[in-house]
Amino acid sequence: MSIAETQTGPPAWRLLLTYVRPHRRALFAGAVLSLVTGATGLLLPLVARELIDDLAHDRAIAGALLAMSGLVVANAALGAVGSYVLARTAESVVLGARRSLSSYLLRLRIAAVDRTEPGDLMARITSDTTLLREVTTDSLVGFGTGGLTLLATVVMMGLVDPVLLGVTLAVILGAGTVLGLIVPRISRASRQAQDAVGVMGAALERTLGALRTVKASGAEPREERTLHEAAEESWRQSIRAAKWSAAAGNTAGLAMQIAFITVLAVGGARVATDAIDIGTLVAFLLYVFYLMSPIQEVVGAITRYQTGSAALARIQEALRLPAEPPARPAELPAPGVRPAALAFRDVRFRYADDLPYVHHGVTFDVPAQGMTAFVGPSGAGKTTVFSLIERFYEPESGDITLDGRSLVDWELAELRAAIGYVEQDAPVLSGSLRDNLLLGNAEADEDTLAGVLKTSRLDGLVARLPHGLDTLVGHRGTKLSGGERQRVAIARALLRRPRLLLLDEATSQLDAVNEAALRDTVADVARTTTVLVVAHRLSTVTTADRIVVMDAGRVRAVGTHRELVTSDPLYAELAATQFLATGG
Ligand SMILES: Nc1ncnc2c1ncn2[C@@H]1O[C@H](COP(=O)(O)OP(=O)(O)OP(=O)(O)O)[C@@H](O)[C@H]1O
Repeated sequence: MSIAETQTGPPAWRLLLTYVRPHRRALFAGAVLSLVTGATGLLLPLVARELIDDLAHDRAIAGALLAMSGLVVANAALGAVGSYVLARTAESVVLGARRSLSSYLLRLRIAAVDRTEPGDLMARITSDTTLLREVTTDSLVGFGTGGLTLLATVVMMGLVDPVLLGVTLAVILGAGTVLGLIVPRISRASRQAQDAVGVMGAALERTLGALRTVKASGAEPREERTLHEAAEESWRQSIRAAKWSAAAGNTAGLAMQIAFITVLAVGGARVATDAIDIGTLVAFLLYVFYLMSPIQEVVGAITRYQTGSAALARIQEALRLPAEPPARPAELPAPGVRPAALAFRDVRFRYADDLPYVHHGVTFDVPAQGMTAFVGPSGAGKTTVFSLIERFYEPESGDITLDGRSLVDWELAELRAAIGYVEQDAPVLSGSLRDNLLLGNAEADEDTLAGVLKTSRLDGLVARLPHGLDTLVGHRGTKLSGGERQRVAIARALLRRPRLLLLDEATSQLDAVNEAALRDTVADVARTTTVLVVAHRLSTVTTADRIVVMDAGRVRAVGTHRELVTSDPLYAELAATQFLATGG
């Protein structure tokens, strides 16, 4: 299932209001300022009429000139303040959307992340939220203030001459009908343009995430093509949206020109028949002129709203992905706290309804303390055991207990605080070595840190590095060797003082010295905590207190290395081939 296929939600304008509600006061202030700016503009024609009247009757025009100058200055000053307040509010709306979206994405269930492209999610946080800026000020406020100014101008026109108003409205109605046909096309094209930006984000993430492999495979031209195709699709759709937006803007402009000419013709005839005087016609024409700006504003608001609502829909789709409930961070276990006991009872699990079962009734017990190794052929479901313990996924049936308490009865944060997890590919995040080590326990003091660096054999590396712990490790830790990354991941997990340590052993080799050191470290840790290892080395299984042999989603034997070598043919074969092959 792609993210775009999730069910539809409330209409865009309702969503927009939820983002705007926290800033309603500032938005209201900005709207009032815009209105007052509009009102100062509206008074100008009336003063102009006075001025013409004064001239016609040989009266002094200084007063009218002064009033006009005052209105022009007030118009400019209020307009500037109003624009600033609105732009600031729009930025605050974007900030709010980015904060809520990024918080939500951090809580996404792993199963939901499996189904989405991180690059697309990134585009939703960066590019789509940016589009909210326009929709807030230009669209919402533009629609409100433009609409009100439009209404006020129409009322004033009605007061000046209802006949000419009728002529103007007839022209505007015709333009409105044309606009009604154009607007949905802008909406569709905008949505497709933003989707293409998402596709491009996903393609970029895929390429940059494996740039070494792409280069080594000579796949640059193909990756380039994919990126260019996505960029071109976004361009094509944006051009389509721009074409329809331009058509909408020009329709409004054209309508105003037609109105101007028609009013001039009809008004001229009315002046000729003495139905109105020349001052009234000039005032009315000035109003037609003033109508231009709010009409452009409303049409612009409607067209931009189409782009904004497309972005809002994409943001909302991300916010509908399944997520874990919000939780406060839990305390890490106190030093010396007792190790955890774990049990799987007839656990059945598959990654999705349309995928085969990975666990077909897995049952085993792990008592508190000591080391338990999981072995089995590739794809047997060993790593999945760890994913279920961390509750990255929920089993379909059966029960998993920690300290006799079902995992579902644990607060998620409390459960994870009890566990240290070292993934097979030992991810290291960009930033400093210290940032990476303290990721799971930001409060660890320098002594504890030094102790863990020693046990994980990182002290030598830190001493060698020019900036020690503050050395930057590069994107995904590319400045570290594979073995160093593994040791960083182990040190990070140990700093959490876990009651249960999950160690997915890397299949790649460490050098003999470091491997022996790490084995001693893990054996040491197993004396005070419960350690589960997905084992790929003979040296690991021979030191384990018990070994769980898994095959095709089932536990087929449990015992020590000595027992299993004689009692379980699969284990004997693995011990003789796979483990030895990986350097045990
Ligand atoms: N996120 C996922 N979505 C769908 N299927 C998955 C996912 N992760 C693993 N699988 C599938 O589940 C099965 C078990 O995977 P698992 O990683 O638990 O095996 P493993 O025993 O740890 O293998 P290895 O020793 O090769 O690491 C595999 O067939 C794998 O393709």
